[in-house]
Amino acid sequence: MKMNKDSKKLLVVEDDPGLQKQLRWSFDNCEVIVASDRESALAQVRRHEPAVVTMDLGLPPDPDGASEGLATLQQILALTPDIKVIVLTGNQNRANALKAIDLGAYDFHQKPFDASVLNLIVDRAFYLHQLQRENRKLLQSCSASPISDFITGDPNMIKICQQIERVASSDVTVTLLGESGTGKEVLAKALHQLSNRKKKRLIAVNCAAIPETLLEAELFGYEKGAFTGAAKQTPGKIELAQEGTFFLDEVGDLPLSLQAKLLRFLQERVIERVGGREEIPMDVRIVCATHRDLRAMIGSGTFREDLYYRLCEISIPIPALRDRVGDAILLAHHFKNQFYAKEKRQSLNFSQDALDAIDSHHWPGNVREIENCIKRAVIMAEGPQITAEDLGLQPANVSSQPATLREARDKVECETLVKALARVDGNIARAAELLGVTRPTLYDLMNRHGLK
Ligand SMILES: Nc1ncnc2c1ncn2[C@@H]1O[C@H](COP(=O)(O)OP(=O)(O)OP(=O)(O)O)[C@@H](O)[C@H]1O
Repeated sequence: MKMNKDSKKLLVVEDDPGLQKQLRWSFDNCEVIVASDRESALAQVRRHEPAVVTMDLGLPPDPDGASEGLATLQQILALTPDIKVIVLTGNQNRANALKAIDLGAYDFHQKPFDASVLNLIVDRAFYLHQLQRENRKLLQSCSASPISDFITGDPNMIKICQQIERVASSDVTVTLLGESGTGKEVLAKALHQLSNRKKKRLIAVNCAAIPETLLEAELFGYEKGAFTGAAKQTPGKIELAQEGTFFLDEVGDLPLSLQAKLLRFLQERVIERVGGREEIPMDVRIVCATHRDLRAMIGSGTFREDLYYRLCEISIPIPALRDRVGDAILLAHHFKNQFYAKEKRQSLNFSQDALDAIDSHHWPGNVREIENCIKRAVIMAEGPQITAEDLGLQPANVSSQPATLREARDKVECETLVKALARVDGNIARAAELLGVTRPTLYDLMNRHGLK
């Protein structure tokens, strides 16, 4: 990764004019900006947004201590959490150097400084900063989800989000099928938000959370005196969703007795309150969700087939998190950023073993599990890094860090050669033909991959 001098801005925070000059001369491959106290350092950070800072901890008014330096460090990091600060300390000052690292400094170097070593450290810091920036760009472009608060980069899931976008504006009944914690509720809300009904209400009822005896009154409402305790006329949840969207969550848990009543409502678009005679015409859009296998339930006689077809005018299967490529890490970054902003922590990143562990974990609880796991880790992590241990996850056996593109290509190339050679029983001319290369090229390739 080559960067030109102009793109490498280094801020030198140093109060001694002699050292300032010396440091300026030491870095001839970057643009050096200087500051001699906290105030000017912060002003320069705001103005130039340098990627790397070298900083003397002994700044005025505390040139012999480290209090001013550490305070400056904290403010710089609060302003730009990604900045790489290298702390310069006196020989006796190891404790303060470690304190600085604990606060989020990138590295430290002892005075009197060694220009060539310091240059190496600074270069590495620029490199890391650049990598992190590119990584973030990549993450942003990966998250191509058309539904703004639904994070995904998985091509299959993106297609599903696009389907949801498309059906949102129509009035068809949509049923979202998927494991618990896959985001069905988020998607149901998106269906409402993206529809023409968004100015009206979205009312949700979770069939699994309400006892069977109360569910009918909850859904359809009741008249005064309909049953003991029915003190006044009360509209049901469906009625409250008039002109809006009604979300029936865990519809697979709806008891058979109510399935008939729901079917009637879906067919005739009227409701009758419990104990009432009046038919109330309804204009609502219905969205359902369930983690149950409704077809299997039809087979076992616990779900009505006619209701199934009414509900699943369009059914959308939502894949489990483990089936979405790359999403676990994308979501981990998303939740980490969300929670760490709330916790007001300085700077917090995942260690390599944490990323490997996230990638290889099975996530049986899907997005909800990852959300809780990251929330806990942000609170538990002691330093500027979240480790696999903070996540409470098993470290991965093998690093799942992506191979370079070259490694990936090499692997596929080698496998293709082996397969082609096997298919033609080692006949070079025919293998070359099959692979669409000349014989000399094939020999070269075989040599490169050590194939005989
Ligand atoms: N792709 C996503 N991006 C960001 N947050 C998500 C995503 N998917 C789910 N979440 C969050 O994960 C949690 C669980 O999602 P949600 O409640 O929508 O799942 P569900 O499928 O309805 O689960 P259940 O069937 O158990 O009710 C919520 O806090 C939700 O905000």
